[in-house]
Amino acid sequence: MRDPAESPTAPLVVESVTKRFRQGETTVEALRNVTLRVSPGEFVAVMGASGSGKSTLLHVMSGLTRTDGGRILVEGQAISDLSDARLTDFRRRRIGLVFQQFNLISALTAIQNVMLPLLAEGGRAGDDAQKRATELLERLGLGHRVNHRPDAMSGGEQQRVAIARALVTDPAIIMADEPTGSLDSINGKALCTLLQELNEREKRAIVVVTHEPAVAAWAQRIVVMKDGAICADFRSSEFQDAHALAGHYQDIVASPALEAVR
Ligand SMILES: Nc1ncnc2c1ncn2[C@@H]1O[C@H](COP(=O)(O)OP(=O)(O)OP(=O)(O)O)[C@@H](O)[C@H]1O
Repeated sequence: MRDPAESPTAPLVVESVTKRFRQGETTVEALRNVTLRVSPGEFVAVMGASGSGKSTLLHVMSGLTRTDGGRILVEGQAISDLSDARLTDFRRRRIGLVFQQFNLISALTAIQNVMLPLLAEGGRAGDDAQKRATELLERLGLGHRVNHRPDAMSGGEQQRVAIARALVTDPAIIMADEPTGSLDSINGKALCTLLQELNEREKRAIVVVTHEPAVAAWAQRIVVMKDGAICADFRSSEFQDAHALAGHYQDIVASPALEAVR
C-alpha cells in the first residue's frame, strides 16, 4: 500500500527530521525528530521563541540546508535524494522562497529580478518570461514599478517584487522566513493580506516562519516550536482574534513541561 506521506499531492512532507550544529565544543540539536505535513492549499505559520529552530526548519524544508536524518518531500520528491545541482534546480522551479531582507539583486530592475528564475530555465526565456513577470507585477499592484531598481522602491514594494519572483515559476509551495520582519505595520499587514489572497484565491500552499502572533493569525494553522521540536499544532479559527491567539501562544512558550506533539 502506498504511504500516504508520499502522496504526490502533498506540497510538503517533513518526516522525522533532525539537524545538529557544532558550536565549539558542544552540539546543538536545532531540529529533533520534526514531522509536519502541509496539505494542498494550506497556509501554515511556524512560530516559536528565538533559537527554537524555526529558521533551521525553513532552511531544511526548502533544501537550503541538508538534514542529518529524516526526509523532506516536496510534491512527493524526496529532496534529500537530489544531488546539489539537481536540488538547486528543483528549488528554483518548485519552491518559492521569500526572505525578511527581500534578497533582491540591487543592480537589476523589478522585472529583471522577477524574470531571473525563468531565465535560468532557458526554455521560457525571452518574451514569455517578460510577459509572465509583467503580469505578476501588475497583479501585485506594481505595474508602475516594473523598471525601478530595488533601492528606488519602498520595503513593502520590494517584498511584493520578492513575492512575484517566488511565484513566477508557479511553485508547489511558498516558504517565507519572517516576511514582514523588515516592514512597518501598515506594509506588514498589506503583505499578510497578499499572502492570504494567494492562499484563498489561488489555493497556494504557504508556510510562513514568524515570531509575531499578529502575522501567524493570518494562517489557517499554527505550529509552535520549542527546543527544536514541534510542541503545539492548532487552528487559528479556534481563537476569536489575534490577541486571543497571542495569549495562547505565550502560554505555550512559557510552559515549562511541554512534550513534543509529534
Ligand atoms: N549555522 C549554525 N551554526 C551553529 N548553530 C546554529 C546555526 N544555525 C542555527 N544554529 C542554532 O540552532 C538553534 C536554532 O536556531 P534557529 O535560527 O533555527 O532558531 P530560530 O527559532 O529561527 O531563531 P530566531 O527567531 O532568533 O531566528 C539555535 O540554538 C542556534 O544557535
